[in-house]
Amino acid sequence: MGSGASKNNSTQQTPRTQGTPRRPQATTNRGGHFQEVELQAPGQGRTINMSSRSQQSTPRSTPSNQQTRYARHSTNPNGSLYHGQSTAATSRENRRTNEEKEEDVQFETFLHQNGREFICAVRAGKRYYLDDWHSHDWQFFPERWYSEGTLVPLNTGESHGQNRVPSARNADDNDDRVGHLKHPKRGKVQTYLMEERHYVHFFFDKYSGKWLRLPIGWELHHELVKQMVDHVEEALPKWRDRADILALLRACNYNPDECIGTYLVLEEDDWLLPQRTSKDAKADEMKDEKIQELTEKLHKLESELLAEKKARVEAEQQLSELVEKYSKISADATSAQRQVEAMQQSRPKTARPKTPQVAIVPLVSERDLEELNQQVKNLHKTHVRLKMDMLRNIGSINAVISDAIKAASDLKKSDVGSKQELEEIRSLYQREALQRRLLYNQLQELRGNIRVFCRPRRDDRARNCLGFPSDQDITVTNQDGGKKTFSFDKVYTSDSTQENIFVDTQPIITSCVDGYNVCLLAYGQTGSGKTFTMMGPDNNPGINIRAISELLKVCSERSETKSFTLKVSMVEIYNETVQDLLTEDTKVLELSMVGNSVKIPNIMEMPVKEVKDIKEIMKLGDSNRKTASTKMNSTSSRSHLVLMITVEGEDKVTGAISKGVLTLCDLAGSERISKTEATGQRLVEAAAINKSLSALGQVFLALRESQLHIPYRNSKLTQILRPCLGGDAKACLFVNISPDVSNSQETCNTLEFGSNARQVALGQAKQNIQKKGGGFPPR
Ligand SMILES: Nc1ncnc2c1ncn2[C@@H]1O[C@H](COP(=O)(O)OP(=O)(O)OP(=O)(O)O)[C@@H](O)[C@H]1O
Repeated sequence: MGSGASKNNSTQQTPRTQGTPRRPQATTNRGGHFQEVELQAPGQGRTINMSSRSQQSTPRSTPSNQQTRYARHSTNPNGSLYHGQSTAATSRENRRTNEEKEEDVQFETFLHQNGREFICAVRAGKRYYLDDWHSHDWQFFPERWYSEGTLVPLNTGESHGQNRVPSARNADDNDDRVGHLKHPKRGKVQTYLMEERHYVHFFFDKYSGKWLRLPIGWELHHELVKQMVDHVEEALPKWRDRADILALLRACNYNPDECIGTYLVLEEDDWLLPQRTSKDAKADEMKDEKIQELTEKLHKLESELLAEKKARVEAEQQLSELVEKYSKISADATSAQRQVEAMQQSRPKTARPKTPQVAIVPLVSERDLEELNQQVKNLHKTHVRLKMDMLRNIGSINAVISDAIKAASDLKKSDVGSKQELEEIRSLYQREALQRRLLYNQLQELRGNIRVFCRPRRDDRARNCLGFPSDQDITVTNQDGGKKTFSFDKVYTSDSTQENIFVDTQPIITSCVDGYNVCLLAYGQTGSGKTFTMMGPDNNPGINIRAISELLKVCSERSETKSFTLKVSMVEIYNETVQDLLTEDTKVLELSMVGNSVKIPNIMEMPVKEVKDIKEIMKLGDSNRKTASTKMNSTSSRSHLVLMITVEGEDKVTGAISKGVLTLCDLAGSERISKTEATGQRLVEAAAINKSLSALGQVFLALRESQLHIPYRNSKLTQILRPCLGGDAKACLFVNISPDVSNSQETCNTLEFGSNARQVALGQAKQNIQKKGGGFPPR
């Protein structure tokens, strides 16, 4: 360990890792005779070559001899070995041949009491020491040093006879060094108490003048040991107990690599963890016992509680049975008491039988006995009579009750009768209302009024400002509380379905098959539900799809007498230009006015034969449609969409041809420009929309006032709609409104527009039927 100490336990030597503190080394050739021994002083790296000294009669040895001999040395009380103290060894030494002795070299460490160490070598009975600190030469060992220190042989600890470890199989049972460990994971582990020679770290205690073993606590402060422990700790960061590391290092003869190797083999082993003291174990044991005791107590209490609960339920049941019995008995007792009382009251007052004067007449006379008998008989008769009376009375009460029941059922019947009457009156009223509506419709038809339907949008989050006093009236309450009422041909509530809406317009729409021109417009502010009403979502279609499907249905129903063709065109009026939505490049269309009619040359007309065709056409048109977002509705359409369905029917008998056009128009939002805060392109769009919608309003005004000039030409929209508003068509207007109070002003404007339109009388609609060979006026 100290300067010049050598390591010769080479059987357990592990390869050195970089950074491992250098340990004293002796390299030997184990194959045969001694050739060379290098001794290296730690930290100095100096090597003394003994072979070079052999010519100067310096010791030579074979390592095997060296090892064998030192294994036989006895230990002193400190655990160190004394050289030359064993007489047996000495005698054996003497038996060796001189030649052998000449060749034998024994190495030792001399620990001087002044704290210094020297390497010693014994050859041919002479001891030398290496004054490594000064001359680097082998010197004769001074005689006085025998009393000034200790000689410690450099022991290999290898292959000593005593240390030959038996194999796990042939371990000798009589050998008390053989033992076992019961490991929790590895099971039975065989052990062997091997005797090995190890370095033992001493310090010189100047007070006692002795070399004493270094305690672990001291040793951890030793520079070289500290480095070794640091090294192990660095390699095994999980292992933090330095004293523990040093303990294993000691066991591994201060070989950090072996120490690391041993630890890695047993890593994760619970036994490597710091052992608990017996005190801890006892405390844990007591804790476990306490837990066990408490758990048992808890179980006992739980079962007691359960039994108590059961007993309580049973007791409660018994109690309720007793209460029931008691109430029954007391009811019986009360009724018996009443009966007795009643009997007593109705009993004729007969003289109480006199108590026989027993004291005077000791024996009952025969007369008295007879009287008593008579009285008993009378009592019995009275009892029977009372009983009969009671039975008779019960009968009459029953009769009264059945009378009452009968009267009640009579009353019920009469109630049913009045209900029936009520039903009849109600159905009469409904019939009457229907008739009135039909007459009203006929009148409207005759007058050619534009029929106006009002549909509020469904909005669950809105602060509602609408009221529905009847199905023809609607009230709007503005933010200041002011209320306005408007009347229309039909006012729907927000809950109305697409189906409800379509049902009311269905007869007008289907009149198209008879050659009428029909027009349906949806007017209202952005986001009020115009597109929802006209087009609707795929899963809940609006008027457009339903109308075309219905036309297809009616046409097929009449196919026996007439052959029909249906054609659809779709245009968009955007910024006062008419664009064909059914052509790929959304071709711009020019309108030409021919007299009172309008012609749209080159417009695409697509034939429709089945419902699936409609959907495809709608899809194509929709994808071509320009939509842009505004502040109010991000998907708001900023153009008018006009769908024209032409139904031509040829009578199979007469050859007469009817032609009706159904125009379905989803107008652009009618809100004021200021409200949308539109700028740039959006402002231009809004201006164009405003222009066309006010042109429509002007047309309605002119028609309502029967002016001579109707300003159709003021916008593309009114030009296209001219055939529908010009006199021979049927027109319906949907005014779509928002229920939210924040839109009440826009809602009033829309309803105002609808009210004005409602007063327009277009005159009686005319059928467009041409006899065979005739022609239709241009549309
Ligand atoms: N009756 C209704 N029930 C349920 N949802 C509705 C109803 N009416 C409208 N909506 C919904 O309100 C939103 C706006 O409706 P829609 O697009 O039809 O308004 P619009 O008046 O056509 O707007 P724009 O003028 O911008 O085209 C849509 O999401 C639509 O589905």
